[in-house]
Amino acid sequence: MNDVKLTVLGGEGTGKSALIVRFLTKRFIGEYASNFESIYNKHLCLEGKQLNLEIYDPCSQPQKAKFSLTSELHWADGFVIVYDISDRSSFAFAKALIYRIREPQTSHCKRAVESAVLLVGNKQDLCHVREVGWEEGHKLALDNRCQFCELSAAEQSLEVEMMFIRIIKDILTNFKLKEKRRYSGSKSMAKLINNVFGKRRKSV
Ligand SMILES: Nc1nc2c(ncn2[C@@H]2O[C@H](COP(=O)(O)OP(=O)(O)OP(=O)(O)O)[C@@H](O)[C@H]2O)c(=O)[nH]1
Repeated sequence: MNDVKLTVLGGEGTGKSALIVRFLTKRFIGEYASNFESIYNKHLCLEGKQLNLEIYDPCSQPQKAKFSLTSELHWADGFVIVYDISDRSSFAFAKALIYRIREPQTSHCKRAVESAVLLVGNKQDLCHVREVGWEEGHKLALDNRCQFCELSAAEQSLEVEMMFIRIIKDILTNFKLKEKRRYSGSKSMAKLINNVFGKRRKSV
C-alpha cells in the first residue's frame, strides 16, 4: 500500500479545514476549531492502487507558517496552498508559501523530484467581493510549476473532491518518476562499475 502525505497550508481563515472536512465527509460545517493541528487519515483506491492518505492541517500560527515550515516540507509529498479570493493579503501569503516550497535548497534537499503543489483560490461563492482575479492565481501557479483551481468549499463538494484527487494523482506520478530515476541511477552505476573493473581485468 502506498502512503501519501499531503499538507494543506494557507493564511488564517482561508478555509483549509473546510476543504479537508468537505473532502473527507462531503459536508460543509461552517465553523472549525483552529487552535490545534490535526492529521486526518483516509483509505482510498485510485488507479487500481490502495492508498493510505494522511492530510496534515496545521493550526494557524501565521509567522511559523510563513517562514519556517521545515518539518512540513520534509514530511509532505505534496501541498495544497489555499487563499481566499476575497482577501488579497491571503494571496500574498500563499505566494510566500509557494516561494518557500520552491526555494532551490528546499526542493532539492531530499527530493529527486519537485514536490507536487496545487494552488487553490477558495470561497469562489464570494466572487461579488473578489479581490484576486482568476488570472492572477493562474499565473502564480503557472510561473511556479503548480496546478491551479478556484472553488468554494461551502458550495462545491464535487470540485473539492476532484481537487484532492488531482493533487494525489500528481503525487503518485512523482512516486513513479522517483522510482524510475532510482532504477536508471542504479543501472548506470552498475554500468560504470562494470566499465572500470571490466577494463582493468582486460589490462592485467
Ligand atoms: N463563503 C465561504 N466561506 C467559507 C468557505 N470555506 C470556508 N469558509 C468560512 O471561512 C471561515 C474559516 O474557515 P476554516 O475552514 O476554519 O479556515 P482555516 O483556514 O482552516 O482557518 P484557520 O485554521 O483558523 O486558519 C469559516 O467561517 C468558514 O465557514 C467558502 O468556500 N465560502
